[in-house]
Amino acid sequence: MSSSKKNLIIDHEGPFQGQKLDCLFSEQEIQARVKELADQISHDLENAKKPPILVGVLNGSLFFMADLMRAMSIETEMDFIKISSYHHTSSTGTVRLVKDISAQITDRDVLIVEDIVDTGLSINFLRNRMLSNAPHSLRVVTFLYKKEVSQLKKEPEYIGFVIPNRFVVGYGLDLDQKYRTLRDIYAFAPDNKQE
Ligand SMILES: O=P(O)(O)OC[C@H]1O[C@H](OP(=O)(O)OP(=O)(O)O)[C@H](O)[C@@H]1O
Ligand SMILES: Nc1nc2[nH]cnc2c(=O)[nH]1
Repeated sequence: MSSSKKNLIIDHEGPFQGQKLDCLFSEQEIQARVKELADQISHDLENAKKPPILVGVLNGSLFFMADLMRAMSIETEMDFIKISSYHHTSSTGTVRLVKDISAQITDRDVLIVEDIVDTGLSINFLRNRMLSNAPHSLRVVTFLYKKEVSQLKKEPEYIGFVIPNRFVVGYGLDLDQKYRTLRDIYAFAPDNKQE
């Protein structure tokens, strides 16, 4: 564990107040892994006929998307889709489309950019939705992957880190819209999910 790793204590009022979270990944570790992913994806997509379209999944992927795109060595275009399925720390089991992409993705190389795959419901939904528009290729990159709990129909092509089944915040990930701007990633104690 690097010396820059700290704990985080939840300070806002509510059911989680006072809880101590562990730092899972420091800013340095995050940025190093983003660069590795960017190099690998740039290499895999370097022969694309047109610039690949990166589709960021709002809100959580905002910082990962920005860091990844800027670290890539090939030209890319960006678009965003917004879905929602979480209440506090639990999936409702239903993915709701809040804002669709505006790009035409037919015959284009598309990369869905996610901050986290947990149950996998969001990515299952997004893959189906994108494939219905016949892209030339469709890939998924997720920065975090709760492999042991996900019910993905198809594994993400690119994974930042496989993590245990603990609720995490920071680097875009929120708890009731808070903590997204933290530069490190923090995890609740195991089995600490609450409705
Ligand atoms: O694999 P799943 O269980 O579907 O979870 C993953 C999704 O959950 C989060 O989104 P959320 O609905 O919390 O919205 P947000 O990105 O705006 O925080 C995250 O950004 C993923 O899109
Ligand atoms: N903030 C946050 N959002 C999620 N969405 C799905 N899993 C998670 C998680 O562990 N943390």
